[in-house]
Amino acid sequence: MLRYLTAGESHGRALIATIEGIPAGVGVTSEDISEALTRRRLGAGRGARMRFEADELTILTGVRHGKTLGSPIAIMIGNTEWPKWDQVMAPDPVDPILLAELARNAPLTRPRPGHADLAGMQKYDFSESRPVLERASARETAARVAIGRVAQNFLAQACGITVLSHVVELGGIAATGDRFPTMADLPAIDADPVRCLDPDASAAMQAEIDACQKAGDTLGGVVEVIAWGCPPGLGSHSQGDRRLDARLAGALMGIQAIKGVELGDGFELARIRGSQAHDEIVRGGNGIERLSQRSGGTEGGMSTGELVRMRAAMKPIATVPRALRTIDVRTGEPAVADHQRSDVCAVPAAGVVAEAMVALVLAECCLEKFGGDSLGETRRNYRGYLRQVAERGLSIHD
Ligand SMILES: Cc1cc2nc3c(=O)[nH]c(=O)nc-3n(C[C@H](O)[C@H](O)[C@H](O)COP(=O)(O)O)c2cc1C
Ligand SMILES: C=C(O[C@@H]1CC(C(=O)O)=C[C@@H](OP(=O)(O)O)[C@H]1O)C(=O)O
Repeated sequence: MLRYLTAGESHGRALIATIEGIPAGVGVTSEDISEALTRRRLGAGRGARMRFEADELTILTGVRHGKTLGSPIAIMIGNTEWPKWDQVMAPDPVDPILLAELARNAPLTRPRPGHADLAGMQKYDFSESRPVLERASARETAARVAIGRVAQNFLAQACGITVLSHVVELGGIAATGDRFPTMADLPAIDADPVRCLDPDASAAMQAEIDACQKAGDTLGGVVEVIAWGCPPGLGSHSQGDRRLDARLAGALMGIQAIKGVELGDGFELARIRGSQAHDEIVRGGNGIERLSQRSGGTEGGMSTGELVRMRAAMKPIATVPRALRTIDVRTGEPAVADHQRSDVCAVPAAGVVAEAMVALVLAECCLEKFGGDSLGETRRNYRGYLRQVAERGLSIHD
């Protein structure tokens, strides 16, 4: 069983992620995880904080000499800005006079529409939003990206599964393209300021981010995640919460600001006839083939052996510089929402987070299907399963 948790506040000393259930012998280094963390920080539209703050990575447990031990892995991502926040975020009581002064100078009592501020203050009985926004902040996604990279290494090494993402829409500008990107495209995607493969759309998206920044506004968009190399049979039709599509959608919706998810052609399938909607099955020279890729690589809650493809829609950043109407909770009077600084757009970063979440779900499903306490055992079981499928004449084409 794979399980994981993150802990930590946006301006706290560090984020912590733990993951348990990754077999022994998976190659993982600090360099791998740092690379993933760097990718999450990049992208046009990110705010000032991405420039002056750094992630300080420490693998605390569960990895020795570049290989997992099969024991729980704990990863710490220290925040280089912590010294500036050690009073505001101190775990132990601090001088009450200082605290009162802080609250007077920077009261966060004007909850931002679209963020967790108001609902969190209501739910947890706080008179300002600091204690809510600290955990609601998507800084937490750094911790998920760190363990997501461990999951990605496991998937690649155990079953040859690779996961990538790209931006397909931003600020209403859609990318065009007639093929699904492969891992060979990833360097070009990562080199693009908005992680988009279509150069014309990318230029228009960047211009829209600039225009939006000048206008004091924010943007959202859509990322697509693709997993290559999934064998048929991950997930199960037998219970709703075991369905691969349900688990992928839940994991993506669990990312801050994601408001919609579709598998394959998703909502478009609801608009067309059945004769046009499904991926017909034929026998090719190399095994079973599909004549189209509309389902997103799942049928009946199980992977089909085709590429697994999904999209996640991110709403615009909630901290709008040209601040939105709200109330001041101290007085109940109309006010404009709290704003200090923020990203204009974090869609490229959300793609990297989405890759991590998809990798965590697929790793969980692979471990359910193939088990194994060591990488070698998982691989043996995986290959045995592929042999079984082949013996029935049901292999998927290469
Ligand atoms: C990578 C990333 C960066 C984000 N940066 C900001 C930001 O700078 N300012 C902001 O208000 N929201 C930002 N958000 C979005 C908030 O975290 C999110 O709107 C908030 O948690 C409420 O969203 P929800 O309604 O989906 O929970 C970011 C989200 C992600 C995924
Ligand atoms: C720090 C990160 O993202 C933060 C996510 C975030 C939010 O509200 O989600 C708000 C911003 O922080 P602040 O309000 O302090 O400027 C982002 O910078 C990060 O991704 O590492």
